[in-house]
Amino acid sequence: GGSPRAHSYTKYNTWSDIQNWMNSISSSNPNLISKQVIGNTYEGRPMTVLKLGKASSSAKPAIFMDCGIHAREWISPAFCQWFVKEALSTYGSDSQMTSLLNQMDVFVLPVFNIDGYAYTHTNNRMWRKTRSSRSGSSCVGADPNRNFDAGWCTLGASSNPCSDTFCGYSPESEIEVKNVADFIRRNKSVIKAYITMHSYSQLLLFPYSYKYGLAADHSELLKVAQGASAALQSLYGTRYTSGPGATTIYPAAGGSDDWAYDLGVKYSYTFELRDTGRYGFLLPESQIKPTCEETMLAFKYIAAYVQKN
Ligand SMILES: O=C(O)[C@H](Cc1ccccc1)CC(O)(O)C[N+](=O)[O-]
Ligand SMILES: [Zn+2]
Repeated sequence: GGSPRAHSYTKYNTWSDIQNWMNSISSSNPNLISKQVIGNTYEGRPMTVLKLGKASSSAKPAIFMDCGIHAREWISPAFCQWFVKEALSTYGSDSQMTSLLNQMDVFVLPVFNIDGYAYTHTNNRMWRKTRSSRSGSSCVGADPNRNFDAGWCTLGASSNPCSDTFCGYSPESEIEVKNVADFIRRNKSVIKAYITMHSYSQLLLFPYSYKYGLAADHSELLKVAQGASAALQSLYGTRYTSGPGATTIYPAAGGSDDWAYDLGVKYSYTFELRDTGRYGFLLPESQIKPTCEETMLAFKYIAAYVQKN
């Protein structure tokens, strides 16, 4: 772990290695990358956002991407690490990445649910939630993707603290969710797109999940999602389905994408990365590289569209 050169982008890294990598890569190129801690997790780990983009004295329009909101979805943080490496290594040579980082900033939160991610490495590979606990409850954690203030706990979520889709005791009761929501609210005037990486199912979802009604921007969001899915499929033939969350996977309230969209971030997407169930959350490390390469094409498609609109 540690120095960007020694860091493996084709293995599932521990939180400790990711933290060391973030510290070294964010000081490797001060013109293109910086880091900021947006708050601590329940167990006190620093939630670290990497800001990529040509340093500018004035605020630039931005994209916000988070990975690892669900602890067991290991391919997600792997993609955020891959993205940062690709952005820094192709800036100056890849014309689209160069244009993107010159004109926009990309905020990357490589691990949203750090406590849960660490717990999947030490105790329970299939853990999903945060690791918060409250006196009087025998069960730990809430589902951070049910804890956002978007139709909170109305459907597709549970008010049972022992459920894997426990919505929490109130919207943003999970400190990790509050830290991210506060950051996005602070920067909402510049954030044009919100992208959150999950696995698995090979889906490109957009609002709404908390209701069956179509979003005001449904046709545009669908058009961009279909273009991004086609770009992704062009590399290895991996097939994605695009659509609103409620009808494409299942109805579920409290999701981060619905919350960002209702805040005014129009281009709000949830990726469900590989695969479709053969390995599920346990995607082999041999698939990290192809998954990240194809997903880069989808991200760049969306980013290019956002840049132009
Ligand atoms: O249940 C979830 O939070 C996501 C689906 C989703 C995505 C966006 C908003 C609400 C729900 C599915 C997943 O990534 O957790 C994968 N899974 O449950 O297997
Ligand atoms: Zn998930």
